[in-house]
Amino acid sequence: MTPARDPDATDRDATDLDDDFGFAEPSTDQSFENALAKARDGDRLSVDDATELLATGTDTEGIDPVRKEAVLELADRRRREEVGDEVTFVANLNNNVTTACNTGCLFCNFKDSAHAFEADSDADHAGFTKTPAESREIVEDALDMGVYEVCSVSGLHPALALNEEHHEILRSYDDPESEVNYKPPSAYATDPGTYVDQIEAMSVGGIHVHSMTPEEAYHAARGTDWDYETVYRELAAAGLDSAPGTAAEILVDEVRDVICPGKIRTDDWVAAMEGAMAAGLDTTSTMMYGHVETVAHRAEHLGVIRDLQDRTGGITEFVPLSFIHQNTPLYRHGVVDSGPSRDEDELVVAVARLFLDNVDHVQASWVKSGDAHGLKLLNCGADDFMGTILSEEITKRAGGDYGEFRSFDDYVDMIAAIGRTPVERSTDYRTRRRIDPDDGPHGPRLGPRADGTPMLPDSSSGADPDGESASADD
Ligand SMILES: C[S@@+](CC[C@H](N)C(=O)[O-])C[C@H]1O[C@@H](n2cnc3c(N)ncnc32)[C@H](O)[C@@H]1O
Ligand SMILES: Nc1c(NC[C@H](O)[C@H](O)[C@H](O)CO)[nH]c(=O)[nH]c1=O
Ligand SMILES: N[C@@H](Cc1ccc(O)cc1)C(=O)O
Ligand code: SF4
Repeated sequence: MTPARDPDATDRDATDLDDDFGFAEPSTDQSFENALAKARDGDRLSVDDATELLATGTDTEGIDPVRKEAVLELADRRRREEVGDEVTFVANLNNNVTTACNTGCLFCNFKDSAHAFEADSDADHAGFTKTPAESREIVEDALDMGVYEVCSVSGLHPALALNEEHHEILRSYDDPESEVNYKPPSAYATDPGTYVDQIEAMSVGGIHVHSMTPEEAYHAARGTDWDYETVYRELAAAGLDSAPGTAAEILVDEVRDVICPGKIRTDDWVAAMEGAMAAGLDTTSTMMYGHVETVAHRAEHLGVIRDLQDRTGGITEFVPLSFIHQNTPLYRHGVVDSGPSRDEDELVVAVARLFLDNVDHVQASWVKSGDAHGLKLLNCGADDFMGTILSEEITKRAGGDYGEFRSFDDYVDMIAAIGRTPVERSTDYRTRRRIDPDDGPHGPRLGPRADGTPMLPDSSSGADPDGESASADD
């Protein structure tokens, strides 16, 4: 077995590292039992309730296994009442446009210093930048395989601008590099085009384009007075269909100050999400947890998402992102000694299900957790199992080792094995197709060019041609 994380990490409690950052020790006026009773009665939970459930009581050290099971059981029951026994997944691909980024987030090993991408640089790097034409070709190939969605998140390449007008504005600064993180495309070996060019290139053949995180939207507006709605409207006109709610990390500024001081703050992230929804786009929501934060920070983060959803209603799902630590600056510099334990993964999914009473879907991730633990998370409150993705760079570069592709047959076998119903979904969950496990072999049918033929990853896509190999033993 090639574990994606240190098996010894299972005993770690998220509160172990509190003192290092001056974060307050989690404690509330609420009791675990009372919070559990509220969850059982279906009452709306407070942030303090969520803190107690995530900690299995702030009055005791570590995670109490009996209390944990009580939380998971309630969440599993709530999932069944709210969304039934279906487990959804989407036929999608990831297309990261560039790994060039100078933002310097300490949890991220996806990015490469943008200087290495300059035309006159002889620095070695393992990164890439794709032209719009290359992005289109990758999406076209995936469409032919039956794919429905392209999920595209990228580094904040200094030459990326929203459109030509944005290039002009950025060029007009006295010192564009230091004032607005801008260098012209001519400085680089490969020109990524503009954000509008990339979205137009990927918006082909009726595919659903899921792209432009709040951080990318900030980059697409830097140095201008454009608001987020204006930026997202321009992108929607170019073919953008929905926006990923990554860049959320932990939506508490004292945590962002430690792990991503170069990123937008919580208020700005919320403003970007509101801008996307005002422009008519659906969004997803995420939380990347298990690094320096406490359970109280996780609870506060869930509060930010629930408030946002109360105001907008445009969040289709919550995607917990379990921190993958091995190759990251946070781990290499000794700031953390692991990612979250499996107990913590289970509690995050369960408390998300119980607390986020206005978000229908909670995702389990085989990329982050592997197949076996991903299936376990589907019994802790989750009802979605991601997508076929074909290639994965973010988790892989951070040290994750659970592969980059799952076929429809893999999905059907896994979901049927836990007694649930496999369902192919659209990105927005509005279109679904129940799959009969006995009627294989299985392939996508919702994609614009899908005819039910089983998907095989193209070896040139960078995907593991034998997606099972990475997970066969987990
Ligand atoms: C790599 S960024 C790419 C998009 C864009 N640069 C941004 O930050 O929004 C996308 C997301 O990947 C997630 N991510 C990055 N490194 C990770 C890691 N080591 N473990 C888990 N998730 C990670 C973070 O939540 C991050 O917001
Ligand atoms: N959880 C991860 C995802 N999830 C994205 C989904 O596959 C899909 O794009 C979304 O549900 C919208 O339909 N993607 C990754 O690349 N890595 C993950 O860990
Ligand atoms: N989960 C995000 C997309 C995403 C998540 C994690 C990643 O590492 C990359 C992309 C979404 O569905 O909106
Ligand atoms: S998370 Fe995004 S913004 Fe931060 S360093 Fe990685 S690619 Fe850049």
